[in-house]
Amino acid sequence: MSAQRDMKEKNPWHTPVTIIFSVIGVIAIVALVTVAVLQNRPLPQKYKYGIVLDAGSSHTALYIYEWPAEKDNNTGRVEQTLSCKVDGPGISSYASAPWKAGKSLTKCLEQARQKVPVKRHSETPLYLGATAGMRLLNLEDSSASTKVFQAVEEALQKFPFSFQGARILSGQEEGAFGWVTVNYLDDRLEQNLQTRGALDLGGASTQISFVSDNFDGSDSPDNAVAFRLYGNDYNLYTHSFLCYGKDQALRKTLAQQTKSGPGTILDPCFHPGYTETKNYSVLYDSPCVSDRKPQGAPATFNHTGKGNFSRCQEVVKRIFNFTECKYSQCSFNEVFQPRLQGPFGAFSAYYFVMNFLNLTDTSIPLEVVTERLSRYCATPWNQVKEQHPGVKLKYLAEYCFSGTYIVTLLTKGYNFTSENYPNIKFIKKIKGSDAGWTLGYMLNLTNMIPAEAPDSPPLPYAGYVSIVTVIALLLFVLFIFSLRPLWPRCSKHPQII
Ligand SMILES: Nc1nc2c(ncn2[C@@H]2O[C@H](COP(=O)(O)OP(=O)(O)OP(=O)(O)O)[C@@H](O)[C@H]2O)c(=O)[nH]1
Repeated sequence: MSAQRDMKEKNPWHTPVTIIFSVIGVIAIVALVTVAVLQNRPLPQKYKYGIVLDAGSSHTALYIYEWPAEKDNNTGRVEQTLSCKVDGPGISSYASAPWKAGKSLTKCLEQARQKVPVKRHSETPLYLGATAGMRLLNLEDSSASTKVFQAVEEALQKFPFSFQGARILSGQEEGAFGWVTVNYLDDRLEQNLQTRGALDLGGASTQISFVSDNFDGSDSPDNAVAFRLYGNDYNLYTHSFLCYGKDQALRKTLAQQTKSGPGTILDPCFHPGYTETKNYSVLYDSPCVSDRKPQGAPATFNHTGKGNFSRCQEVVKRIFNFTECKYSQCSFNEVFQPRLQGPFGAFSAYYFVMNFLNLTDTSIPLEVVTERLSRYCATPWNQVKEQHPGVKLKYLAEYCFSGTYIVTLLTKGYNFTSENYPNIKFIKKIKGSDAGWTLGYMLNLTNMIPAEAPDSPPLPYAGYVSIVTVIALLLFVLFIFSLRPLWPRCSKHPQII
């Protein structure tokens, strides 16, 4: 009994001072790590918002973007959080009743009002950009276009957002902002990776935009857009072909076949068995074709499908002018185009059509694409309808034409070949955001892409916490070792001094 007491007294590990020091040391280290972790923990995320309305020729769509409130100019952080398709046609179709254009937008704006937190409403910018439909209306009847804009602005100002105006985008802007969107979402800009060209097929216009080593803008300044983004310079080639969107191209193709105003057109671009009575006045009601309206034609014509891909391609080719080019090289209609370079993203109608036709895989050789299209076009209309009961008839009737148009535009128009066709990727969304000009437009107007690369913090949060933890543990181990002289000696039998 007395030996045991003696052992306790002589064993320094059991001295109250040592025990107190050890406990304080452990508490101090745990407290240090806890404070470091808590202090540097990311705060619950607060978001900012931006709203863009894409007033296209065929329809209007509203997009809401969000990004962390404290990190306005960090890349890859702006994301689409809602998209809303406006019911009805594009705003340019309301020329005869402009107020309806404004009214058509309210349902989607109500959705936006619900989505954006109330306290952010007044600071959320709201933009409306109109594309080729309004470009055409403006050419045709500028006062009607002004009235449509007035009605639209009136409707938008009734919402609690910070309305920044409604305007027509130039074709160049539409192409360039589409390119910015694709490359921003792909993180290619901040990381200075090879950029992806952008191919956008709308209803009334189509855009091609890409960076090419042999283009510095000197050949054709109208096609050049210079950007400095994250410290890198880009000389972008971009061109927008008005009237070469898929709906206007269809009108042009039909116009080719109705030059003499026949009562019936046997159209190779529609399925055999397809037959509809159409109005000449409706077909020619567009500046893209109005100058070709046949004189003395009957009021209507019978549009009858023949379903022949190669004959369809022949008719489609006739809407392009491939013969004249005053530059070293052209795409079509005397428009300069540098050598194609790098990967491409093809979106909007390129995606809708190729996805329907099961042709988004560009490793499928072009000859096979052609064979499949030939078979599809030759399929009787009744069979096509039976096979796709849920598809809107207007879209369904046009996929043979649209597929043929896309292949012709890419290969004959832009000069894609079997070698570089696989460089095209048909895309709808990238990381949850739709590919299109709207995101690039908002990033530009809100100055969210800096010209120079932003400074990044020396350590990410996880790295910081790990380092603090490791150093604390190391200190603790050193502290324990520093008490070594006081450690009890290890032996099987307690040593009694
Ligand atoms: N098959 C199919 N086609 C669609 C769909 N949505 C739009 N389209 C068609 O695809 C074409 C392009 O649509 P958008 O990209 O919205 O073009 P837009 O903005 O109206 O036209 P632009 O003003 O020329 O830019 C139009 O002919 C539309 O009718 C869809 O969900 N499926």
